[in-house]
Amino acid sequence: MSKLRVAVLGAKGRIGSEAVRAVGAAADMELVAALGRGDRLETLVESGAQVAVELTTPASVVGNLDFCVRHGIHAVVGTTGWTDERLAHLRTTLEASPETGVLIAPNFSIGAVLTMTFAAKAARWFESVEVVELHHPNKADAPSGTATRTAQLIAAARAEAGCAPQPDATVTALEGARGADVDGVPVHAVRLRGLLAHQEVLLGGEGETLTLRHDSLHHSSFMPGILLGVRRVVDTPGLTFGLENYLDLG
Ligand SMILES: NC(=O)C1=CN([C@@H]2O[C@H](COP(=O)(O)OP(=O)(O)OC[C@H]3O[C@@H](n4cnc5c(N)ncnc54)[C@H](OP(=O)(O)O)[C@@H]3O)[C@@H](O)[C@H]2O)C=CC1
Ligand SMILES: O=C(O)C1=N[C@H](C(=O)O)C[C@H](O)C1
Repeated sequence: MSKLRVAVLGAKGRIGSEAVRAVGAAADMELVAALGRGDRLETLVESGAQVAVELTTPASVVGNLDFCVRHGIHAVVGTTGWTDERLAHLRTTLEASPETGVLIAPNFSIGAVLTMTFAAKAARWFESVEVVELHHPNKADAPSGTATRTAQLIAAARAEAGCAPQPDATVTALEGARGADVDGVPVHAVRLRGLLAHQEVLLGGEGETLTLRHDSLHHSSFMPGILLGVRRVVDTPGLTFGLENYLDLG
């Protein structure tokens, strides 16, 4: 069987360099290009890449994906910064290339995906829910893509179940003290040397709390999800948002 021809964008970055190693070590894949900032995107076409793994920055990702989709190159995207407007633009771009698949995964680690799923399941049963994400201090964006997605899933589950707004008697607060409001769910971002990527979902009800915590201790935690994404995206046209859609979680 022929190997999947894979390129990595953001190949010198923290996660991109790990992805270069993981793709290079996968028996069913061939690393055909490893691009950094300033490298020509045409290399993707010249190298015959079938899938581009996009791990750059929110400022670069949209342009990179436009190029990939226009050239029929499937994409597995970990880069953060996705707004409704950006997703609408991507969907429009994909309409002109209906065979092409794009997976955007706010988090490639299986544990983080499960945490999001469990949090969404639990959210309707508790009066209060807050999200705390904790990352290394070199991270450019806050809150994390994972925390934003977690809060959105929680909010959607609560809305569907008809939950009342969360209790919160705060009248005066220093700006930021109650975190960022993501669809009514407070999200708090910690940046601390020594950390990599961590998240807690705190749920509170009458006389009880439930804490869901996930820790990524090394960038290797994201690799099985990236490799799974590469294998599945070639047979999954259109936009898929969230690795959970590839995990058959039931
Ligand atoms: N979904 C997931 O599971 C994960 C997602 N991420 C996300 O991935 C992104 C990257 O994170 P991280 O590796 O920590 O960040 P880094 O800053 O370490 O890496 C980003 C790399 O992309 C390069 N780059 C910037 N623009 C381009 C471009 N147009 N073409 C090619 N390369 C480019 C940067 O170059 P230069 O340094 O010169 O700017 C840098 O080497 C972030 O959005 C992060 O949140 C991270 C971990 C897991
Ligand atoms: O920048 C990071 O490191 C990470 N970014 C992603 C995010 O913003 O959710 C995924 C993970 O948390 C690591």
